[in-house]
Amino acid sequence: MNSATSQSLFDKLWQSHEVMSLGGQRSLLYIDRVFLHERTGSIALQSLAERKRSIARPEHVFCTMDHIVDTTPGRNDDTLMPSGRQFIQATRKEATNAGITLFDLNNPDQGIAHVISAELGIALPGSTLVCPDSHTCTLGGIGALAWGIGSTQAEHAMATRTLDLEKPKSMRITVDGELRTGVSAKDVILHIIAKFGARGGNGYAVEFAGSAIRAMPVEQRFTLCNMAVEFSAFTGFVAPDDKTIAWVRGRDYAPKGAAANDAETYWLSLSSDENAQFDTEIQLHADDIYPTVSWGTNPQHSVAVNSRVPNPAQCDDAQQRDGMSKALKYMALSPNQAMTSIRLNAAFIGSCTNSRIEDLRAAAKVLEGRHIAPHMRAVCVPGSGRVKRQAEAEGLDKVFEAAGFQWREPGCSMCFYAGGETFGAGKRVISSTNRNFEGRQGPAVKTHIASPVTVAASAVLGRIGSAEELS
Ligand SMILES: CC(C)[C@H](C(=O)O)[C@@H](O)C(=O)O
Ligand code: SF4
Repeated sequence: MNSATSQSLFDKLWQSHEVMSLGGQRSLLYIDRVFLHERTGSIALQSLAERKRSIARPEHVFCTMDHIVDTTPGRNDDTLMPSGRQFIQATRKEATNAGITLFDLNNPDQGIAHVISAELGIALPGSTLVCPDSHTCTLGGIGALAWGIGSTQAEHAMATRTLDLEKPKSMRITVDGELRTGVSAKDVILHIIAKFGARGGNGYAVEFAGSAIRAMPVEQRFTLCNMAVEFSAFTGFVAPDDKTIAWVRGRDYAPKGAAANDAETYWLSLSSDENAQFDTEIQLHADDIYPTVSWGTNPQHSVAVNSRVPNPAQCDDAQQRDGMSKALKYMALSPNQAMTSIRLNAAFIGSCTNSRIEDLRAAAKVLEGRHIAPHMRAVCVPGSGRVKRQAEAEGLDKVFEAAGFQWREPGCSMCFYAGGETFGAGKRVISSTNRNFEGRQGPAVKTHIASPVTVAASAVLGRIGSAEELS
């Protein structure tokens, strides 16, 4: 196949959903699934109802409660956010009236939108899924074309099953080689964002490829794609392979029987052709990636755990230098300070980035037979009811609790102050989440983002540190 006829995976996903060209790079795309959550979804549902527009295929629209909900055991509709209860109850009412599937608070499958849409087989390889939430790109981990939209677009998608869209440019990031022990997808994506900048992916759909990505379990590929939006990309994805097929097979909403065979054959055909052209190509070697943690107030502000806080004076770009100085001030850190000298107050394991079963297994492995430092508080929030039950069946909850972690009900929890859950003003937190902006985890909270393994190790050490230090 020559380069004139060869296509990238992104071209294939786009073309297979193109209803019509709208001229130039714009197309009307077919949307297979819409997913909503109580924070933004209720607004879209309410607006549709007010305008007396019905949902074209309610059986393909789903909603969960994740952002605002309380995650303490024994919870009800009350939340720490003053109007949270109203949001929850409005979502329940609108979802019921609209006839869509709702994963309500007491539903055993409730959980974070981007965790449950994959684990229930609602998102599928080669399919389009949109949700009014920026981390919808997570689902690219199984080769879905999934991206975050606004509430108005969500209304459009529900009413018409289509969205009009400008085709982004394409980028391929290839990571070859074998990742070092203790390095996982979270370190890879933090490394990429630190190296190429938080705006590095702006205007692109990013395919992650290469032997290091192929070797990753599917759950790590979700983590990788989850943070494509922190790279400012339109979305991120990994071509489906045998691991993807095995992961998706048999899930509740996935095709069954003969339909599953046909679907799997099609999914395996979804990869970039050998001579496919990309607007930008980046090549990385796995050897260059170490356990990574953020020091500042943007995921770009990340360095290897075993290195030092950077010195803004050594940065050539005036704007970046300014951002770095501001970040150091907010984070109360000094240039050149060893990352491992940073004392912590709390640790959080959860969020759509790192709250799946493999994340909890990896963290529990570090915590087994150990205890968090006496001055630390630590919380683990599984991403879904299913993850929670699976973890409990494996005794992981007991490992977390014996180590001094609280074990909670599924939700976004301390990833985002939306529901009011926080470790408290000014606390310094090591967190398996994806955003470290000022105030993200509550007023004046200082967030350091890292992998679940680094979070667990740091919780034990009471300061930033890698799992290697414990062995
Ligand atoms: C509330 C929601 C719209 C938001 C998002 O879009 O990502 C949230 O999930 C976040 O992580 O900041
Ligand atoms: S877990 Fe965090 S990043 Fe993910 S959807 Fe919830 S608030 Fe957003």
